[in-house]
Parts: sequence; C-alpha cells; structure tokens
Amino acid sequence: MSIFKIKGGKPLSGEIRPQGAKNEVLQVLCAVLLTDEKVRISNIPDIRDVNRLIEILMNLGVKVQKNGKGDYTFQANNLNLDYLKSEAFRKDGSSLRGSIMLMGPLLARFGEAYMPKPGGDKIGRRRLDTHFQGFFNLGAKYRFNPEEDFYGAEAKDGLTGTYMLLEEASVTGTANIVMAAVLAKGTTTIYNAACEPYLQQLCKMLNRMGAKISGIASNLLTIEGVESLSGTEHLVLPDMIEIGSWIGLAAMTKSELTIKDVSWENLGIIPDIFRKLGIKLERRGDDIYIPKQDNYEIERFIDGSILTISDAPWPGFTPDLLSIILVVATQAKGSVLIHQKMFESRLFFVDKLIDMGAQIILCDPHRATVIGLNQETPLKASELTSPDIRAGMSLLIAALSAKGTTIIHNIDQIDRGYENIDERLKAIGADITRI
Ligand SMILES: CC(=O)N[C@H]1[C@@H](OP(=O)(O)OP(=O)(O)OC[C@H]2O[C@@H](n3ccc(=O)[nH]c3=O)[C@H](O)[C@@H]2O)O[C@H](CO)[C@@H](O)[C@@H]1O
Ligand SMILES: C=C(OP(=O)(O)O)C(=O)O
Repeated sequence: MSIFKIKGGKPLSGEIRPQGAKNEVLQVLCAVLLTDEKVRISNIPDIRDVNRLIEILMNLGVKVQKNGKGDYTFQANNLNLDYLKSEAFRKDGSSLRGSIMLMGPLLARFGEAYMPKPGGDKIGRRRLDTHFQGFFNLGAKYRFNPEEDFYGAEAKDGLTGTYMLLEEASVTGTANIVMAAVLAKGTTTIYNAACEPYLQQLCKMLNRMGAKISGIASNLLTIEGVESLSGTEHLVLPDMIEIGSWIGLAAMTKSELTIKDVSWENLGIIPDIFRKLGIKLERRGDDIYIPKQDNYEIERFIDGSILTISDAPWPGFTPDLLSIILVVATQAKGSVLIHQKMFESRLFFVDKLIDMGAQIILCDPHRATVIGLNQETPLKASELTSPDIRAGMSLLIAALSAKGTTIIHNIDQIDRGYENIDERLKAIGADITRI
C-alpha cells in the first residue's frame, strides 16, 4: 500500500480547482438505474469510491461510455439482476458506503433490491434504519438471511406513496427513499428529509428526468409518483468538503490560495465557520481568495465564553469538515471546543496530532478542546496512519505545516475522496511524494 512522504513547513501559493462532489456523484450515479434511457453526467471526480461504484454499475449491466475527463454517459436498459445476489457483488458492494443507494432505484424499477453491509469510513456506528423504514413505509418487505449476509427489500407488486416522518435526516437514507418514491403509485411526503446540496442536486436531476418532486432544499419533500423516467444531462457541483479542506490548508500553512469556481451559493455556512477561526477569506466572483496570514485568532461567543463548533444536518455545519476545523484550530490563537455530534469515533485521530505537539484534550469520544499554538510552535513531523478519509486529509494538512518530514500510511483512505491529491498539491508548491 502506498504512503505519502511530506516535507512540511513550506508556504504554498496559486490556484486550485475543486473536484466534483463525491457525495453527490454517489447519489446521481445510482439514479441512472431509474431509466432505460441515456444519462450523461459530467464533473465526475476520478476517486476510488466513485470508480468502484461505476464498476458496480457496469457489472450490473449498465452501459458506460466515457466521453472525456469526468464526463460519462450511462444507460441501464439491459440489466443483469443476478449479479445482485452474487459473491462478486457481496465484495464490491461492501467496499463503499454509497453503494447502499443502489437499493432505492432497484426497488422502484424492479421490485427487488439486495445489498451487502456497505463499507465507508469506520467512524462509529452507521445505522441503516432510516433507509429500510422508508422502504417499508412505501410497502416493501424486508428480507435478511444471516447466512446470506445480504440485506434485501422486495416489493413485487410495486411501491405505494405515503406520508413519512423520518427519525433522523439521513443523507443517503433520504436519497434512497426519494429514488424509491419517484416511481411509486401516488404521492409520498417525506418530513425531516435531509436537504444537503447533494440531495438538492439529485432531486433537480430527477425532475429533469420527469419526476415530480417539490420542496427541494427544504426538509419537507413531496413526490408525486410517475410511470417512468427519461434520460437527462447533469453537471455535478464542486465538492464543498474539498473546498473547506483547501481553506484549512491555506490558513495552516500560511499560504495565499485562490480556490476557483466554488459555487458560493451552495456552500451554506462553511465560509462563516472558517471565519470564526479568524481565517480571512474573500469572495471574488465565484472564487474564494485566501490571503497569506501569519496568524488567525478564534472568535469567542458574544458573552465572552469559548467558541464551540459542532455538526448538524444541513443547513448546519457538515460533520465531514469538523476534522479539518480541528486541525486548523491547533495553530490558531485561542481555544475552541469541537463537538462531533453525529459520529462517535471520528475524533480519535487527535492522538496523532497530540504526538505532533498539538494542544488538545479529548474530553470524550464526541468532544475535543483545542488550545491553539498561534503559529509560534510548529507541529513536529511524525509517522502516521490515516484512519478515515477526513482525518487523513487533516493529517496531511498537519504534515504540510509541520517542521520536518512526515510519513502517512494508509493513504488509500485519502484517495477514496480526494482526486490526484499529491499532484495537485505539488502544483501549488508542496513537497509531497507518493511512494
Ligand atoms: C456517501 C455519503 O453521502 N456519506 C455522507 C452521508 O453519510 P450517511 O448518509 O451514511 O450518514 P447519515 O446522514 O445517515 O448519518 C450520519 C450519522 O449521523 C447521525 N445523525 C444523522 C442525522 C441526524 O439528524 N442526526 C444524527 O445523529 C446518524 O445516526 C449517523 O450516525 O452523510 C453523513 C452526514 O452528513 C456524512 O458524514 C457522509 O460523508
Ligand atoms: C464519511 C465520509 O464518507 P462515507 O460516507 O463514504 O464513508 C466522508 O465523505 O467524509
């Protein structure tokens, strides 16, 4: 398995263009199964999770044509559903989280869907109840035989729309239920739906295919079922998690960076949260400009108490950027409490930052207090292993700011979500080698 060798402490400069959004692509790729017509999707990032999902679609019989970089046409007009019960699918499907979203479209179009336990980051318990509850509400029956190790949902007589109040605003769960409901008989109403830009994009694409979804961008979606869907073209948004990662990188390494074409209107609260850490960033057209800053000071709450940054379903702050916020805070002036509410094992990587000299108290699995070093003492180089995708990127940012040479193992975890990261970092001046 490859490793990264990083010589840190060099300021970076220049322009960087975000890749297409991983978590949106995983949704819209699954949606190609809802029609037998062609669906063209562009700005698809060349990352491990996405490539695996495309391979699964191909194994399922979807015709895949590459039109150019990140630009593909898919056609699901002759599928091999036997693959869903095969040993090969058991292995392929369990390699990424996003594959769970194959179920909604398959159930809607073919009345059956099977799924091995999906993969994704090991960041705590990741339940699938919302997905299945949604399918049951639409009339599907559960099928699980422990010896098969597959989850299954069947609806041989089709799905029927209904009202449902989700227990939690699950991102992939909402996507799955929406994709199941678009072809159901009658009207489905989903309250407490997730509404991340990923979902807004999915719903807009489905409407272009002929679906009737209203309430997009809110937590109350109404879906009038239709008989069938047609083909469409879809452009994937820039990856807001990558954009946040570049903001953090610029601040931590005292670099001047311009992040190109970020789609500001889809970034929600993300720029403001980085500003709370004292990071200056400017809107220039649709770009983000981050000037070189020798230090940045964390704000306090209005009553003078220590700032807390926590995650919440959209339009709250995404949990996928908390690890980046945490690492950037280690070199800020001041203190902050990071509260990761959703995932229970996502903060354990702070041990590695503590080894590098960061001042952090892990209060419990969900909360860490960071006392910033104000760029007075750089982090020390170290030998590290990346535990998950975002912690991996955080460690990479730490390494790029640290004094000396850091080795990061298990960089597959970073490649899962960040396209060609080493070459793109080199282009802005980083000293990083893939070995
Ligand atoms: C492939 C993909 O798109 N993955 C994203 C998706 O995962 P995924 O869709 O798997 O995550 P969910 O939204 O289902 O939930 C994530 C976790 O948060 C908890 N939870 C969720 C909603 C809520 O209102 N309260 C709550 O506590 C869940 O119990 C679960 O432990 O959304 C997560 C939450 O933004 C992101 O971290 C993942 O990157
Ligand atoms: C947790 C993440 O991904 P996944 O849901 O695919 O594990 C992430 O993108 O930060």
